[in-house]
Amino acid sequence: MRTLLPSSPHNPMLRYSQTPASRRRFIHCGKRSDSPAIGSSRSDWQSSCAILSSKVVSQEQSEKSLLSSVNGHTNGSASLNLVPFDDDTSLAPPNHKNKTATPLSITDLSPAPMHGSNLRVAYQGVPGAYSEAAAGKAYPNCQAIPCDQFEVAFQAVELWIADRAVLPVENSLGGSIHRNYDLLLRHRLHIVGEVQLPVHHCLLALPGVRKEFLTRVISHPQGLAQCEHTLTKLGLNVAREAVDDTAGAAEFIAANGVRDTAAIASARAAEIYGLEILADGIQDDASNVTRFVMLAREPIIPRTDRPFKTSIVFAHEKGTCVLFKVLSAFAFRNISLTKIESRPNHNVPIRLVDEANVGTAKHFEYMFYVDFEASMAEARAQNALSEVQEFTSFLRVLGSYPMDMTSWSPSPPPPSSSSSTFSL
Ligand SMILES: O=C(O)C(=O)C[C@]1(C(=O)O)C=C[C@@H](O)C=C1
Repeated sequence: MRTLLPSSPHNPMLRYSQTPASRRRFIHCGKRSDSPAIGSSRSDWQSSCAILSSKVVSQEQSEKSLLSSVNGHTNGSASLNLVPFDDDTSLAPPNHKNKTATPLSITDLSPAPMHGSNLRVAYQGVPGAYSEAAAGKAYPNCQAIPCDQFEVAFQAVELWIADRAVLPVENSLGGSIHRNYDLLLRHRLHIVGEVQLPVHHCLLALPGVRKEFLTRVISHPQGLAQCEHTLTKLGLNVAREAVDDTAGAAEFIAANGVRDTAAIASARAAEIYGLEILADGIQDDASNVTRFVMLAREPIIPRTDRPFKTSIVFAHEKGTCVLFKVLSAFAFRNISLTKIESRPNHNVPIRLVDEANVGTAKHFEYMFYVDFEASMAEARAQNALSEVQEFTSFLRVLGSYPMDMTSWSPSPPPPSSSSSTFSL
């Protein structure tokens, strides 16, 4: 995938420095276009890092954090932690912060508030990205923090630069966002909620550009996948190029004055970057929806008074052989599965099998991700997981969280080339 974003002066995103992975640090590239952008030279990045590090240190001091390094990464004199320790009283429920213990009350057991005032929420992309809209839906009035990569959003939460991350995991047309499944496993954040966002794509170009001028359409790979057929129906058989996010594609066109290229992005991106909407509602299906997960450093306490979903990941040395047994643990308890995903098991990608002198077979090894409709507070879910544990060599609960039950209406039907919705 081409990364167009770093060339733009407008990026206020958190991003990695281009140092080796072992020395990666966050940098923040200043505010949006209303403040001078910080350049992209190594020294600019390093000073940005220093500012960020010092902010984290002072935050830690004010919170009397007792944490040092986690996962083997220290940041010089700054001690950045990735997971909470037991003795960090700032993480404890309100009653726990007092030396004199008081009984837990019902408010301590409430799930994290759905309103997002004062919450810093990391998302991948630039302003105008669907992920930003999802962050706003998950945590209204939050302070959305753009990050240039999914991994940066994970780390922003781990390093206390953000309180939550909202990241896409699957789309009804484009399928799974595999990278985030891998990252869920690699990092130690918890899924604390989900949000489903109707995704309504537009075709954007510089003012005055006409369809005939276009030689290229750029977008996030999901954006391209979700509009594939409609683009063809519109006669746009031009090059299609993947970039980091939909709004970043719009920003690239605006910042570089590219007149032969259109972006697939949101109407809000058109507004932010001063582009014209050449076509509206170009997703291949009117009910195009992306599901995002909300991630936090701590899990929420599962409840039974509203519909919950639980996400797990598991593996077994015997690979797919156990899958049927695992799934039957849910079937016998009438627990519906809403999603199954398999990813390569990066620790053991291949298993060699010597089947009695017939030669050596190479089996691929997988991690299986399952979402099921039950709360971990329910006995049937707990029993199902005890059974699953017997069949698996690795099992982790990624989170038990309220299902997104908000109603939504699909976008208008996808266009045909003769549709009046289009101004191509
Ligand atoms: O590029 C964006 O605008 C994003 O927020 C990313 C993303 C994705 O990763 O799926 C989110 C929603 C849409 O499905 C298209 C792209």
